[in-house]
Amino acid sequence: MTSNSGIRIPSRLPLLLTHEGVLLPGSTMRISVDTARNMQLVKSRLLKGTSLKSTIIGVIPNTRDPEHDTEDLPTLHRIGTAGLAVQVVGSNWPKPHYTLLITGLCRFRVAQLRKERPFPVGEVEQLDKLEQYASADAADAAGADGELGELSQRFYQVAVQLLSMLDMSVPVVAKLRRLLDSLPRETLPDVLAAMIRTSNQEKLQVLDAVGLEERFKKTLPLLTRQIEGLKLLQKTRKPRPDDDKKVLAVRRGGVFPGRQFSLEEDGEDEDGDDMALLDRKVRGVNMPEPALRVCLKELKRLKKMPQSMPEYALTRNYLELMVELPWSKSTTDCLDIRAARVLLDSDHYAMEKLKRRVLEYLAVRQLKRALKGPILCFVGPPGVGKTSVGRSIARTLGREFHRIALGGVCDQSDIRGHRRTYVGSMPGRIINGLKTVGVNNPVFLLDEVDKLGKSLQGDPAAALLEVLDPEQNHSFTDHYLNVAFDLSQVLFIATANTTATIPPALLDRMEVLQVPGYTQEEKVEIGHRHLIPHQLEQHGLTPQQLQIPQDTTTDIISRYTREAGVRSLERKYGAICRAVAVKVAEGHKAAKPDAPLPGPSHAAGEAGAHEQEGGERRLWGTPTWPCPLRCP
Ligand SMILES: Nc1ncnc2c1ncn2[C@@H]1O[C@H](COP(=O)(O)OP(=O)(O)OP(=O)(O)O)[C@@H](O)[C@H]1O
Repeated sequence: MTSNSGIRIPSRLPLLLTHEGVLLPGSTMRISVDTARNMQLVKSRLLKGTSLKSTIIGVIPNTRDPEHDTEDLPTLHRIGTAGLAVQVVGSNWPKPHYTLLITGLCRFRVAQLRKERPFPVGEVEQLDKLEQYASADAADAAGADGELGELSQRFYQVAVQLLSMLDMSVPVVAKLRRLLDSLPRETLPDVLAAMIRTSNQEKLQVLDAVGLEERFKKTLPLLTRQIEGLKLLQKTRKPRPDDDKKVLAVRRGGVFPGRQFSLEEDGEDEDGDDMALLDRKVRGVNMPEPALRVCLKELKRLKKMPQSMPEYALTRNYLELMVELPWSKSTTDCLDIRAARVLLDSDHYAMEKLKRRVLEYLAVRQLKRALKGPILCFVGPPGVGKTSVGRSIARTLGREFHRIALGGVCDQSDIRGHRRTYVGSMPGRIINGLKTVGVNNPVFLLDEVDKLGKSLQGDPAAALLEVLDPEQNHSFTDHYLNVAFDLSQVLFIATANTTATIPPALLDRMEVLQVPGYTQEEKVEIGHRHLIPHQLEQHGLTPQQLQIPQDTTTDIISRYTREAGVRSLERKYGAICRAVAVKVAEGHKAAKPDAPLPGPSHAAGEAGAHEQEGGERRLWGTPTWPCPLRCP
């Protein structure tokens, strides 16, 4: 299809050889120019020229491997596209180069190379007609009878199908959709081949297809391939048919028939509609009306917010916390006083007064379930079992146990949380604890209330007043949540070493139970009933592998520990177990551990009876050891 009518391109064209792709007539391409040859062409032709003619250049795909391209002119591809340089932008960074915006006009064939330096100029033969598409000549193609007519009609239909599948929000797609009917059909193969996903090799084949029939035939399979690819993509993204119904049902406040939504459904949301999932969770956790209202309001804001906004993450975290809190989840109390007595006795030796009071408390709770207070506070020296009694109470009641260490806390937001306007805000320890245990009626052990501090950030003891007051704590408001959470079901137990440093207002809200230190006999009993079996188990030993006689314990207590509680005694047992574990692991039949017993002896008068080595006393193999320990 040669041309001898319509607008003609100059018969001599400067030739721009490019590696960057194939410019097809009817499409626009950005070409970066940095080789000496091409730079010279831009400078002396495009930048210096003043006529329209001077802005037309020939663009020829450079088929030589870019890695091995040299200054010598490569063998020119026989066909190129005459293009109009619409824009030229120069830059010196990172190296001097120009960026050209070129619109393809028509095909040409290089008839003869006129000069090679500083840039090639060729005598060209125009192959496509220009600007006469709407004329009778072009209409011939569209309306042509026979094979070409059919081919062009089929091509048009496939193009319509393809454009209907593409995203209309992309400007070029929308424009092409508008112009499709008015564009001459012979231009469609070039325009569409430039637009769809094709390799440079395929584009080169389209460029080389000078005959219209051949061009239709070359481009049609490319279009069909693109349509198939799009179909496949749509199929893999296809939502499940009942999904929309589900989301709608929930958004309207209803529940999808036949099933309740639970938090465990996370994994099922294959389509990533996590907003709908969050919505479901918010409605499904049965939170009180005011909290639900706040959550729905936040959810509404979240849906309108772009994900890139910093507030998006904050709001999302807030909502995630709200749905995780145990608003209505609780465990059932098992209130059997006899069982409780047995359990307390089996867990702890002695402590009669304390155990009696705990049993009284549990008995009243059995008779009156909604018991408000009192808050028990165990006060005593370290290691007398205050914390472990708290744990036993939780076990007897069948409740979750959570310990909140208050030692050194001097910021009231530790208890009450930070307001959400604060950067890095988070809820306080009470709300965090509830989230951890996942029920609203756990046993909270407020450990070391006597060691609360005070600072410029407020008085944490003051924040605890609201938490511990049974008259107020049904509407405890954490600053982060900003809605009330009912703490009245939580059983608070506090521990302290002394009442002297507990703020009076706080002390006034608690019932103090003194836990005195143990006598030597009690310690021996505790040691043998509880501590030794526990340590043996911790170190993987059996009672047959290590037996510690009572006299030995008495000796350890009087010579190696000086304490009201039994923590040091437990540590000494631990040291013995470790030393025996080494011997057992070495396969000794009857061995005595070599490890020295850490810590000084308090019975200075009897110190001579013990070996002294490196300033440490040996427990094992001493002549005066009252009753040698037995190990295999
Ligand atoms: N009467 C007891 N019967 C059995 N074990 C006990 C008894 N008293 C203390 N223990 C044991 O002593 C260890 C220390 O107890 P715990 O941590 O409860 O002490 P505490 O009074 O809370 O100390 P602190 O004030 O330092 O926190 C635990 O392993 C505990 O089981």
